[in-house]
Amino acid sequence: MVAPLLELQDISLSFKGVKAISDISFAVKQGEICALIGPNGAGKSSLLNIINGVYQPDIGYIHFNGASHRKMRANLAATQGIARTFQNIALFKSMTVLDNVLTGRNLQVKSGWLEQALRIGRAITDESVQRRKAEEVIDFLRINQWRNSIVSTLPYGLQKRVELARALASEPKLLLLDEPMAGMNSEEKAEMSGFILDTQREFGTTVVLIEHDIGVVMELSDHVVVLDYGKKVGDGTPDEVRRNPDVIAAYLGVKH
Ligand SMILES: Nc1ncnc2c1ncn2[C@@H]1O[C@H](COP(=O)(O)OP(=O)(O)OP(=O)(O)O)[C@@H](O)[C@H]1O
Repeated sequence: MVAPLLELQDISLSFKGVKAISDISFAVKQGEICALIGPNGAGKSSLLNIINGVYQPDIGYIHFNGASHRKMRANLAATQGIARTFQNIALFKSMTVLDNVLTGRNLQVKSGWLEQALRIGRAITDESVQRRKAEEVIDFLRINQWRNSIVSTLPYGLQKRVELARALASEPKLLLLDEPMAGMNSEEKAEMSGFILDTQREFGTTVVLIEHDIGVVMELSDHVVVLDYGKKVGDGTPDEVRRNPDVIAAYLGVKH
């Protein structure tokens, strides 16, 4: 039995008295790919924001990697190994691919600002270690040929891959992906799915992702959690969820 890496317990969240998430509990096992699905406004992004400490739930607990948190904080989530990509790509668009990926290594930097400014002490080894790690991720996601390109000049699908690279550069235990395949054609979606699976296999990374394309979700995920109006209406393997009448009623019949 694989222990959960992440467990949400009785999580509720409201915005100005309006409930966005109601009493949600589920567990994500170490090393699995878990998809959060549900209609627009179901609470999926809010839940990711709770996991990585951008939003604090009104009630409930977040258990992560053996520690329990009444509220997660964004900096704590990052130092504990939770990385995130966004629905609207959040890269430094005027910087190169390599420099963007290097920002994913910031938390691993050991030297202080003075050492870095003067390029002395730990700063010298630090820089080469961070650069090597960034280059490894760039190789892994096969974006080598664009490593010196300015991000804004790249097509959308590639920018999505660079954002994944930056998240992976932090060597996360848990990777949160908010619609990693949004706006992609089927070929690009298959490629991105392949990279997510490779990440799971190669590094054992646990993944929680939001995706609207049910075909992709069913192929890619080990576990699917279904939300509707802030409530959990399904939780199981892709096959279990596919057969769940509540899920069919809430989601699978709804066209996005
Ligand atoms: N910062 C906020 N302030 C006020 N209301 C918010 C905020 N963030 C989310 N909401 C509301 O909470 C509910 C859930 O939104 P959320 O973005 O989490 O849904 P979602 O399932 O991710 O939707 P989508 O698939 O469209 O991205 C919605 O009613 C939304 O309007």
